[in-house]
Amino acid sequence: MPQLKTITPLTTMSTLSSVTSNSLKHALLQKSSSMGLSLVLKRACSTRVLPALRFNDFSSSHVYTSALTPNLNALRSFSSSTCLMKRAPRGFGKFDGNNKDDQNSDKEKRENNNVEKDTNKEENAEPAAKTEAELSLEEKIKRLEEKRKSGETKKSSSSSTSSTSSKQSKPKKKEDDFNFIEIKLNPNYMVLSLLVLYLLYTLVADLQGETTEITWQEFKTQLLEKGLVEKLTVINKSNVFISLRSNVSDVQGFEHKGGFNSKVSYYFTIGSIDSFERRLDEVQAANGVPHSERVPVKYVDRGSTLSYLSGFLPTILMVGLIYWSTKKLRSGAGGAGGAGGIFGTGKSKARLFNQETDVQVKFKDVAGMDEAKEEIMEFVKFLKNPKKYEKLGAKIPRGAILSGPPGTGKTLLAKATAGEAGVPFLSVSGSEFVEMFVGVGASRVRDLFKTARGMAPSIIFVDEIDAIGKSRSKSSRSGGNDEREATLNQLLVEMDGFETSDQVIVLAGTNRPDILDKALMRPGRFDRHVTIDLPDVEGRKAIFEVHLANIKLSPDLADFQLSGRLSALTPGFSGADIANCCNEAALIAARLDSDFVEFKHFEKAMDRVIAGLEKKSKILSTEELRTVAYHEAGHAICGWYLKYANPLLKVSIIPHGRGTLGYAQYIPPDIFLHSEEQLMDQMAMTLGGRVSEELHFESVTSGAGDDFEKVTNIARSMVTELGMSKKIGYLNYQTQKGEGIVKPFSDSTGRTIDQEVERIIRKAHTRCKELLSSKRQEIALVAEELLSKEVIVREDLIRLLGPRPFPERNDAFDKYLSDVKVTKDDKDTKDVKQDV
Ligand SMILES: Nc1ncnc2c1ncn2[C@@H]1O[C@H](COP(=O)(O)OP(=O)(O)OP(=O)(O)O)[C@@H](O)[C@H]1O
Repeated sequence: MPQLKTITPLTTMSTLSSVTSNSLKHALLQKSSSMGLSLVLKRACSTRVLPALRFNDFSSSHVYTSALTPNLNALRSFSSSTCLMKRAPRGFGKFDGNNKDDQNSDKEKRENNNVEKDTNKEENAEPAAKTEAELSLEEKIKRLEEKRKSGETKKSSSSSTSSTSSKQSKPKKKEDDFNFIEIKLNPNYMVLSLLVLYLLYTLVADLQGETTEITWQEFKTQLLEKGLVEKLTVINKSNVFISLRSNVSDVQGFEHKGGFNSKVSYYFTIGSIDSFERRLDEVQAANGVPHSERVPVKYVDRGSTLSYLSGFLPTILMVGLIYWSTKKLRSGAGGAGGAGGIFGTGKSKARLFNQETDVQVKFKDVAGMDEAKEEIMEFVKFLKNPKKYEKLGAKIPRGAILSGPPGTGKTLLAKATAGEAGVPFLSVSGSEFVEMFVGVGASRVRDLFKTARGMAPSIIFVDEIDAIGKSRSKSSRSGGNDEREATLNQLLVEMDGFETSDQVIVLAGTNRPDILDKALMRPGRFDRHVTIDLPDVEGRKAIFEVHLANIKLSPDLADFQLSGRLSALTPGFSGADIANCCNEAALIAARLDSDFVEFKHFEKAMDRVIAGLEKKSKILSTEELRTVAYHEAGHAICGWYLKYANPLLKVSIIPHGRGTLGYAQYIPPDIFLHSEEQLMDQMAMTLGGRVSEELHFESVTSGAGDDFEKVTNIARSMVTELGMSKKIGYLNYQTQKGEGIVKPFSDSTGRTIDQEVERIIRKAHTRCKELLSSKRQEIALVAEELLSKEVIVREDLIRLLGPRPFPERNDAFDKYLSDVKVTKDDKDTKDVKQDV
């Protein structure tokens, strides 16, 4: 809609800012309605900042103002009305004065009315020059402006208000201010305006053409029988338009109400063509009109121009859209170095972290992983002092892949690298390169590197790089993905392409380094491969220390070795789990209106991180609770009395989220080599739950499904990978990861593998059954304790069963948990001396 462009804020017109927006809105809305511009003005008024108005771009309005010519007076009255309100001495929308000046308002109105009168006088004074309609818009506006000026001159001479005199003292500035009418001739707008006007015209003509309906009787008696009809046009088989003879104006006697008018076209409606033709023939025959002279009838099918055009509208829109998107795509994704693309898809979605504001992370915030930090430190040194390396001819590695399980701090390490080096950090996820449009991924890679080079020295961090960096050969086997490959190729090119002097370092994080393309990993691209494992107990302690620093701890925990104790209690936790655990503890403390975070809050938080939210609504029946208790007691007893099994840390039979009816936490030893005996013990312990059920109940339950999966996996690995089956021997029948289900062995070998797996599991089962049969009493003790307390910890087992008959293999466990105060819940606090 071209009108929308006619009012735009003009910041240079500071004078208008003195007008309160409400009064302005009011004035605009009132007056604009008379101009048919309410939409425009509402829009202008709705903008919060409305420092000024200007009617510009009359190129587009040039055409339609001619249609609005009768409204010029309204335009003028709009202007003068706003003047009345705000004492605007000149021009449309230009206001001056102060609306606080209410006392003077009547006076002002009078003055302005005088101005109006003067204006009208002057208008009348020069009729000879040109009529109002003949004036061009510019001339009208100019004239109006002159009138306003003369009005102001009069007003200022008669008025002694200071504001007026101050205006007079700065005539030059005001002259400059009058710049809010601009006339630009934009051919596009002109064509568009013409088109719109034409459409409007045809619509109006269609709808409002001056036609009058008459009856058949009137037609017959007053026109047809008098021979006044030249021809008839039947439109759309329903309306008959009458064309009268040219000399018809001389004929008197047409008595249609409203009288005869040669400018009006008359028509009547018919029921059907057949009856119309018949009756027409009958009348003419009755009047003796020979066949050759009878009134000709023409048949026309006509829809309105608008409905005719609307049929084409979807096609036009479609073609337009295709044309536009093709143009955009060509200028964007496909273009060299192109960014943008359709809807800006070719632009990299990387988030920029500014070193001064956002990247506040330093190496000290990254706990543990000292080796990884050391590897990465070299990049920082290079970015800080590149000359030192270049001088000796050394080329700095282009990038490093940080691999490891989720939440181990890969992103954090990359951020800390940027924080230490004090350079911009561009972070993007591998999946953000992937889009439904072809070529967009590659375009985004180009854009990312272009941006990074623009702000070099800088660091790019691509998280989850496996989304684009997956090995090409492997993916092509499963159908391939050209778009992803194109993105990867572009990444390879960009990494190869930039010079060491570019000082752009690429770090990438992944959980699956094994599936990455070899080309990515070769020297010259990601030269360094930094593996970040789950933290060990000391690593966890260090991470806890980082996160505990922000938490308001209870003073009782001062010499509690809190971080060490928590680290011993959280085997298998990643850095993210630890951060989450500390945060959860603080949240729990806040929920319980505690002033400090205490150890019991951490215990609850650990439960929550491990097993999910406690489900108070999930109530098990007594029988189910007994089954769960004896199941868990079976595991616990095995863990206690089997030398290589993991001793129990905590077991709970409170249902938690994630579908668990209870959970048990065991302490894994810090060992890196597993003997056959250890694996057999672990399997026996895993089967302990089911065996206990077998021994204590008539029927077994579905609760051991997860245990069987673990046992099967261990046994299968022993047979197919670890050479622990004499029948299979020293062969590796492991199914390749990421290859789908491909069995690298014959059917008969497969049968032998199955037999061996079964044999090993049976052996573990027998071992477990023998043990638990001899420990029925202990199982009952533990199970009943569990039933009464719902949660038991290691110290309870020591109390019930005595110390474990084997030395602990987990040093940290001895170090942090051997002599400490244990709290299990709010009421139950006791000192437990562990004697290992
Ligand atoms: N070593 C650590 N020291 C301190 N905090 C850590 C450490 N490792 C992880 N964290 C915490 O865990 C959060 C998540 O870590 P981060 O996002 O770096 O993990 P990630 O390895 O990149 O995970 P993903 O592979 O899922 O992307 C960090 O914001 C931080 O609070």
